[in-house]
Amino acid sequence: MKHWDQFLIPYKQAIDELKIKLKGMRSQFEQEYEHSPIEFVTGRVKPVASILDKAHQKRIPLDKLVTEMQDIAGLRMMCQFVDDIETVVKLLRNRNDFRVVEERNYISHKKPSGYRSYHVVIEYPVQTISGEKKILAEIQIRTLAMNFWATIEHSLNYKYKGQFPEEINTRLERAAEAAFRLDEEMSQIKEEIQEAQAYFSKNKEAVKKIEKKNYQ
Ligand SMILES: Nc1nc2c(ncn2[C@@H]2O[C@H](COP(=O)(O)OP(=O)(O)OP(=O)(O)O)[C@@H](O)[C@H]2O)c(=O)[nH]1
Ligand SMILES: Nc1ncnc2c1ncn2[C@@H]1O[C@H](COP(=O)(O)OP(=O)(O)OP(=O)(O)O)[C@@H](O)[C@H]1O
Repeated sequence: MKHWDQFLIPYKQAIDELKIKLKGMRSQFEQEYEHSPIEFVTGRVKPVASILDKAHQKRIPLDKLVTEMQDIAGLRMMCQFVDDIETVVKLLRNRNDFRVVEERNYISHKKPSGYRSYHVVIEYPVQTISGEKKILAEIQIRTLAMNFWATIEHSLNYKYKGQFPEEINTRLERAAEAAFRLDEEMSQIKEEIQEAQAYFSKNKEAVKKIEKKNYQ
């Protein structure tokens, strides 16, 4: 087995386990309440080329990756509303299957790029055949609007390598402002949206029951 495959085994396992756990939080909310603060969850192990690039840029020696690179295992939790983010962060702090080691609030302090998101770095114990290995994982918690903006900006960044032409830069700034206003507008009508969603999901259940009955 190649060195990198072996190094990444606990990170892959952590992502698989954490995706199940965080998606489980969403299912539990859906069962017990009408609204879940978690819309969807994604996760990835950082590509090796990206690990090497970042190690080079940040001057992290390769034998210090485990303690100094926080996002080799990365997860994202998407929320509908800005105040769902705090609910999710509190739930993460209260869990006892991992330990929160750092929090970065890029919502109250957005980045100069316009990036908004809440980052929680956790220390997660992975059980391996050679014993327990503690790894770091970064959980990004953001609204759908924040995620839309960050995804687009990330692709453009990839294309232009951070050197955006003036027009793209201006448009990205305007888009960041529009995403911020969208979040604000949606928060203002949160109750109406949730009532409509609860009505929709109840009706969906009723339709499912009728369909099931007709099918039997
Ligand atoms: N699209 C986008 N994503 C960002 C931006 N800033 C941070 N991120 C995301 O957040 C991750 C970690 O960011 P930070 O909390 O700033 O971590 P850091 O170690 O201080 O800085 P990085 O070198 O960017 O990892 C990045 O790997 C990206 O996934 C941004 O300006 N645009
Ligand atoms: N915490 C995360 N959860 C889920 N997906 C992520 C997370 N962080 C990054 N990704 C996604 O993983 C892919 C590869 O990301 P990569 O690590 O190369 O970029 P990055 O996040 O910009 O990292 P860097 O800090 O090195 O610039 C991208 O599509 C990115 O959006």
